[in-house]
Amino acid sequence: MVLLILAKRSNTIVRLWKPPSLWILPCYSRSYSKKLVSYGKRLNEIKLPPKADRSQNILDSTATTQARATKVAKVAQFSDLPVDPQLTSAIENYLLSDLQYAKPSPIQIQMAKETPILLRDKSKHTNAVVLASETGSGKTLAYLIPLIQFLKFTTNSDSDLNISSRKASYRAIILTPVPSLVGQLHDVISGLNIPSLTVAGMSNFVRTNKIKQISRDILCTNPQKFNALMENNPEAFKSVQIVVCDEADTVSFKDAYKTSIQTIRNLSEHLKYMFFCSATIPTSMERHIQQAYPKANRIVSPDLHKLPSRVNFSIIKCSQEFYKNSKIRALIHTIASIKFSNSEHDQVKRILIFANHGSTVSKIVDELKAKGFDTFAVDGSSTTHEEIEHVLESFKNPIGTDVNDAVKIMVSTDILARGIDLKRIKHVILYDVPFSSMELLHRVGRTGRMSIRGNAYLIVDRSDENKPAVKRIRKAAIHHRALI
Ligand SMILES: Nc1ncnc2c1ncn2[C@@H]1O[C@H](COP(=O)(O)OP(=O)(O)OP(=O)(O)O)[C@@H](O)[C@H]1O
Repeated sequence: MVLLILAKRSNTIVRLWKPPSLWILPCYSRSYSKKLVSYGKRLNEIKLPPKADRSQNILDSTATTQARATKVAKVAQFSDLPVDPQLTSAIENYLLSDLQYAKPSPIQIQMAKETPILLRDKSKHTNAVVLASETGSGKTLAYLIPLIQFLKFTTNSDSDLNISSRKASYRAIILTPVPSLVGQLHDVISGLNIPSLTVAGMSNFVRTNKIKQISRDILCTNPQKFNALMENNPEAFKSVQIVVCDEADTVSFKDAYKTSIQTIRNLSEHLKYMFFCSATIPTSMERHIQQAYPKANRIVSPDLHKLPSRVNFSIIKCSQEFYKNSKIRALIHTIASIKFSNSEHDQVKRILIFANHGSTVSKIVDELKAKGFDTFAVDGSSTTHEEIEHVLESFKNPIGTDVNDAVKIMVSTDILARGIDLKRIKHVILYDVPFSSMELLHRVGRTGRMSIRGNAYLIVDRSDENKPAVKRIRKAAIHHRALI
C-alpha cells in the first residue's frame, strides 16, 4: 500500500509518520513525481519474515548437524541465574547500567546454566565449548560468565598460578581477529569493574614491552600479536587455563593460529577450557572441531545463520527506471530516504555502508562527500590501527552535529563487519553483494543488535539480480531461513 500525505513541508510528513520500518519518500517538487513510481515498486521489496517460520530449526541442513539448538526459557534478571553474585552485580551495576532492566539474552542464560556443570568438572582433560549464536546476541558476556567465575574461584588456591609475579604469565587468553575488537573487548572486561581482575588488551607492538613484565588474569589480543608473544616468551603461557577464540571461524582455523593454539595445549599443564565463539560455523570449522575436539560441548542458538529477526531486510534493484542501473544513484536515494525518515528520534542517523573492495570505498566516499554528506571511511589497507580507532570514535560520538535530519556515514570493507559493536546503528547498506553468506550475515549483523531494531539494504544492479546468491538471500529474508 502506498499512502500519499500532503503537507507544506516534506519534513512535517516524515515527522508525523512514526513506523520506522516504512520507507518515507519526501516529494517536494515536480521533478520528484517519478520517484513515487519507483517508491511503490520498492515497497514490494520490503518483506518481513512470516512469524510462523521463526521457530523452524534449519540446522539439520547445515554443517552444524551436531549442534544442540534449543529454545531457552526466559529469565527476568541476571540475579536469577546460577552466577556468582559479585559478577551479576558487576553486570547490572556497571556493564549494563545504562539499561533500566537488564535481562540476560538466551545465549547468556544457556551459558550461565552450563557454567556450574563446567566448573564442577575436576578431571584433567580440557573442556571444549562451541558457543554459536546470531550476531549481536551477547556472546561476549556469555563466555565471560564462566571465564570470570573460574578465574575468581581459582585465584588464590593454586600457588603455581599466582598472578602477583613480576614475570609475565597469563591465565586466560582471548583471541579476536582484528585490533579494534581487542580494544572493544578490553573495554567490556574493564567495564565490569571487578576489583580483583586484571586485564591487558594488546593490539599493537608498542604495548608489548610493558606487558612482557607483568602478569595478568586475562590477555586480550589478536592472533598476529599472540604468535609474536608466544615466540618471544613461551614461559608466559605455561599457566594458561582458558583460551577463548572469539570470531572463531576466522581466528582459530587458519593454519598459523591452529599451530599456536596447539602449542598452548602442549605447553600448559593447566589448560582447562577452550571456547570457540562465533556467529557463523563454516564447514571447515565444524570439521576441525569434530577432529580436534570430538567431545566438544555445543551451545547453539536455533536462529544461527538466519538474518537477525530484528532486522528489516530490503533488496534495492538498480534496474528500476529511476536509478538507471546506477548503484550510486540507488545509494544516494536510500540515504536520502533514511535522512528524512523518523527512524531515530532526535538523534543523528548513523549509516554503515559496506563495499567489497577498498577502491569502491574510496569511490563511494568521494561521491557522498561531493553531495555534502558527513562521511567517514575505514578500509583497512591504508589505515593504521590507531587511525581506525580514532575514526570509529568520531563516528560513535557525533558531537556538535545539528541533530535535525543529520546523517553520519561510515563506509568500510569487511574490516568492520565482524564483532564491532557500533552501539545502536540502525541502518546498514550493502553496496556490493558480499562474497559469501557468512560475510553477509556479519555485515548485516552490525545492526539489529540485542533488542534494537534495524534496517539492512542490499543494492543489486542488473548483473547481480539473477545471481543464485541474491535469490538465496531474498528467500532467506522472506522465510527467515538459515542462509548456510
Ligand atoms: N543482556 C543484555 N541486555 C542488553 N544488552 C546487552 C546484554 N548483553 C550484551 N548486551 C549488549 O549487546 C551488544 C551486543 O553484544 P555482543 O557484542 O556481545 O554480541 P555478539 O553476539 O558477540 O555479536 P557479534 O556476533 O556481532 O560479535 C553489546 O552492546 C552489549 O553491551
